[in-house]
Amino acid sequence: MNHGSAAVDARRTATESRPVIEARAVTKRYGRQPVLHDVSLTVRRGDIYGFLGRNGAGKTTTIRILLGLVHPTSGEAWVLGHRVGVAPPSWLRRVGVVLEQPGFYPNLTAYENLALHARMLGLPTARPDPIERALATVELLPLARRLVRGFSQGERQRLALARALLHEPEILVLDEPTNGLDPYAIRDVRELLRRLNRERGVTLFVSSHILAEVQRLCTRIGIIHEGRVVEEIELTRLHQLSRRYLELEVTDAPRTAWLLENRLGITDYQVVEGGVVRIFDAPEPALVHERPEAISEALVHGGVGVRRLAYGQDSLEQHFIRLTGGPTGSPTGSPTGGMADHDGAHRR
Ligand SMILES: Nc1ncnc2c1ncn2[C@@H]1O[C@H](COP(=O)(O)OP(=O)(O)OP(=O)(O)O)[C@@H](O)[C@H]1O
Repeated sequence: MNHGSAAVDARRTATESRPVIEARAVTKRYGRQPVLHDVSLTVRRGDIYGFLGRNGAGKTTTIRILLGLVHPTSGEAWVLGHRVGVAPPSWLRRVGVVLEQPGFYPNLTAYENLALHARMLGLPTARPDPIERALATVELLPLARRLVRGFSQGERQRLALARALLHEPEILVLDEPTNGLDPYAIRDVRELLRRLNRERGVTLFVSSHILAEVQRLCTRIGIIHEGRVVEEIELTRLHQLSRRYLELEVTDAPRTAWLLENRLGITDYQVVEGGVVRIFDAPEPALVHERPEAISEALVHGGVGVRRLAYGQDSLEQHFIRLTGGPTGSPTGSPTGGMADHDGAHRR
């Protein structure tokens, strides 16, 4: 047995499970105006982290603090194990950034724009050419010699990504990367980001106000509302939240839980407030999805009154709206961004 390599593996695992981006109780005020309150978030290596919030929620401010572009009023930001604003910013070389509305020199070609940036970064002129490689990654190589002036918004966005990828960063931070793009361009950007994560192991931090977009792309989601992170959640957990369930309003929730587990072998359920129990699945799924009366009978038999029985599905949109306080404005973004509110016998 090779103890040395086991130790290295253990060390590597410990390093990899450490957050690569972290905000600890970050607060920001502009003058007297509070913008961020006690924001804490954690991004791990390999995550595609969606930072979701309505317009003005504080996404850009948080991103600027994480990148050291703005100082927090209090709290700490950490990137790749370095305290932002305290450690020398050498870690920035390991981070690629696409901020909103990226600027380019319109009268230079795509290649020339990236060449300027490469020179600023002090990238060595090497073979294979890193500029061509970055352009190829975003499928812009055929437009390399075209003036940026004539680029569509989608092409500009991909060029911004190419620029962020020039130095092959470990982390990409993107502020609303699909803003203003049509559904096809949005899909292209999404697939590109997914590929970067899967094939090159790039950790992604992506802000968005479009719920469906975040749900399609991200593995972990932080929801910010009025300057507070109201939830951080894994996508798998969100899927659970949007599952179809059988909802029962009962006279005795604790006894219902006992009967479900001990008489029916059902463990995939949730007790909600007010004597409401949601059953997601059972060892015999038909029991939940086709024969709910059998459950009701078993409960009545066990001494529990069943006041109401209905199917429901807590869509992600409902969940988000609940957390961020109502459907005013555009919480889910474009028409393509809204999620279906399914049959929803149960609505709050
Ligand atoms: N430099 C500044 N001075 C004063 N207030 C600011 C400044 N920058 C941002 N704000 C305020 O902070 C709040 C959060 O802005 P921020 O840009 O972080 O939100 P956002 O979630 O990125 O919004 P959007 O999705 O519209 O870009 C807003 O109310 C904004 O007006």
